[in-house]
Amino acid sequence: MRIQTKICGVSTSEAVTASIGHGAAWLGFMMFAKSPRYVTADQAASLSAPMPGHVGKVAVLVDPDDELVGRAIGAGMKILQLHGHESPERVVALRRSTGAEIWKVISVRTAADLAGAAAYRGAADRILYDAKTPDGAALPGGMGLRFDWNLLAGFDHPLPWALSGGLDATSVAEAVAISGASAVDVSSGVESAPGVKDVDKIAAFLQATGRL
Ligand SMILES: O=C(O)c1ccccc1NCC(=O)[C@H](O)[C@H](O)COP(=O)(O)O
Repeated sequence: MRIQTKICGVSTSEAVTASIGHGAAWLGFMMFAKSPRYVTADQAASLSAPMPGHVGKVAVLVDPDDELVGRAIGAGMKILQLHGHESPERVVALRRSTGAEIWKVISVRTAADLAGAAAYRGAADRILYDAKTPDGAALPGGMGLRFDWNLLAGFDHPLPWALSGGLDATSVAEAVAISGASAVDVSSGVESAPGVKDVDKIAAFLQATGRL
């Protein structure tokens, strides 16, 4: 079974085209203004317009207010990836009000962090495990940091899930083998500089997941 792959933080049509051409399952559009990958709702709409229906359009949001959620949905996003401190109740409300699929990010540094996932059973559609960034970091994700993939081995997952955090074309096979992931997400690992996607790295990453 091919590992499903999300290329996150795409902001150019070249990155969109390369990701789709090499088999990405989802593309993430970063709608958090402090991110080097930030795109406006209008940019997300025009970048994602040519995407075929089988490739999921994901808005990446951090504690969004209803107005921003509305702009993401208006831009055609079908999945909301919530990367902040959104409670299970907020997730339920957003799922109900938008009809979108919801991915809740669980930031992981230690085994204790995984316990937070269970609260989203019945609320979210998928958990995205990502590396917890350092206290005081500018961003809650997209920093190329890893966590210990062994933490996920044998874990009783409450929902479908994906692995994220510090992956690249050379590490993803080991990450999948250790964690048991069937879906992965990458951002920095397919960039030449923060926010600058590299089409050759996108191709290499998707070829690597395609071999698994
Ligand atoms: O990528 C960002 O700039 C970002 C900013 C704020 C919240 C989330 C962000 N990224 C979310 C993602 O899904 C990334 O792909 C994920 O954190 C993994 O990033 P990386 O370790 O760089 O591959």
